[in-house]
Amino acid sequence: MTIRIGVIGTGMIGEEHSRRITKTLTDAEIVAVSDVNLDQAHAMIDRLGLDATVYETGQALIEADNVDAVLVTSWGQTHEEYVLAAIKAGRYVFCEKPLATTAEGCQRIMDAEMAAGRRLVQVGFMRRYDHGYNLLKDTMDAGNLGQALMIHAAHRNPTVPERYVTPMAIHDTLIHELDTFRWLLDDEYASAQVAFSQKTRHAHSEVRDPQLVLLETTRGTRIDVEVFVNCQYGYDIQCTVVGEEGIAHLPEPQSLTLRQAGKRSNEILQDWKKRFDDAFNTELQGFIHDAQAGALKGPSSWDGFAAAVAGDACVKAQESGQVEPVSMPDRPDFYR
Ligand SMILES: NC(=O)c1ccc[n+]([C@@H]2O[C@H](COP(=O)([O-])OP(=O)(O)OC[C@H]3O[C@@H](n4cnc5c(N)ncnc54)[C@H](O)[C@@H]3O)[C@@H](O)[C@H]2O)c1
Ligand SMILES: O[C@H]1[C@H](O)[C@@H](O)[C@H](O)[C@@H](O)[C@H]1O
Repeated sequence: MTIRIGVIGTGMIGEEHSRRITKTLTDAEIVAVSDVNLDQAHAMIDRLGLDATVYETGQALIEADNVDAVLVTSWGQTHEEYVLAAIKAGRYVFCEKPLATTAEGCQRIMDAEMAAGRRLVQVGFMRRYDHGYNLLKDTMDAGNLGQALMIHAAHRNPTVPERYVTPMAIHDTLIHELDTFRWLLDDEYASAQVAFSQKTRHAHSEVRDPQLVLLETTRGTRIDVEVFVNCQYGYDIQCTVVGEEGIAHLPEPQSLTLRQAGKRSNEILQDWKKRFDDAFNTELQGFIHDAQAGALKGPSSWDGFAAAVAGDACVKAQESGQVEPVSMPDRPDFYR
């Protein structure tokens, strides 16, 4: 059975995912789209040549009879209401990160999903499907590095839009690392601290940038992440795991080495699209096949919640300048 998908939010990633579902992946089609900016929804349909209905509201799209699954790719603060509505309507839902911008919001989603009695939600934590991160995970799981003592990481974007404000450095950007490191380490966070450097002149007035996030896990692994969202030069994701028996670096994206005019150079990517293209394909194809089979297996609402609990502590730490505890409740049996 082809999974009929409705897309809420036809901006950058809404269009990227719609394109990959239409042109690259199998077993799904886009039948419905919606965006607060209706012109944008129509423009996307035209660009991709889709045979899909444009709905004036996300709610109407979710309730449409011919929609089996919903893709939520609108702005982060709007995700919760759409995911809750999709659960209520019994639709599978793939929600881009963050699941909700606070742990409280994620808790409401888990409560609704548990009440529905089956897993309906997958969160777009695509780094779990990235080849390089899987190489890191495999070597750590095989015990090749011994105990993981520290992780040094950096998350750099060339620029961010005007609507990007300081807490988004956590729930829009760092949220990737918050999920990735608990997955890599199979551990949860115990505390978080944030320190700001001198502000870059390239950041607009509502965002303090760059910043350093220091996390500690329950087993005592220390993690530092530089979040720098106006670095200008490119989209650059770095990760080094320091273990008792060795050190492993996340591979750089493959690129041509050019020797020319007295210089040796490699291109640096400018955004997330190419950097994680393969990972996006694998995660979404998995979602489609799992929805067909009636059993979702990808990152769950619990994973969205766990990242948000740590995210809340980081946002608090941005304001307080103190070390903030992260306290994770027990995982409900439903999510084991
Ligand atoms: N996994 C990743 O690496 C990745 C990459 C990019 C974006 N994202 C996530 O995807 C989401 C969208 O990001 P984007 O970069 O495409 O942003 P964008 O601004 O390009 O697109 C968002 C779209 O949502 C629409 N929108 C806003 N509020 C809405 C509402 N209430 N109802 C319906 N539509 C609404 C906007 O009009 C816009 O067209 C964000 O949550 C972002 O964090 C994830
Ligand atoms: O929505 C985007 C996306 O998730 C990117 O992967 C991240 O680097 C950006 O900081 C974020 O704004």
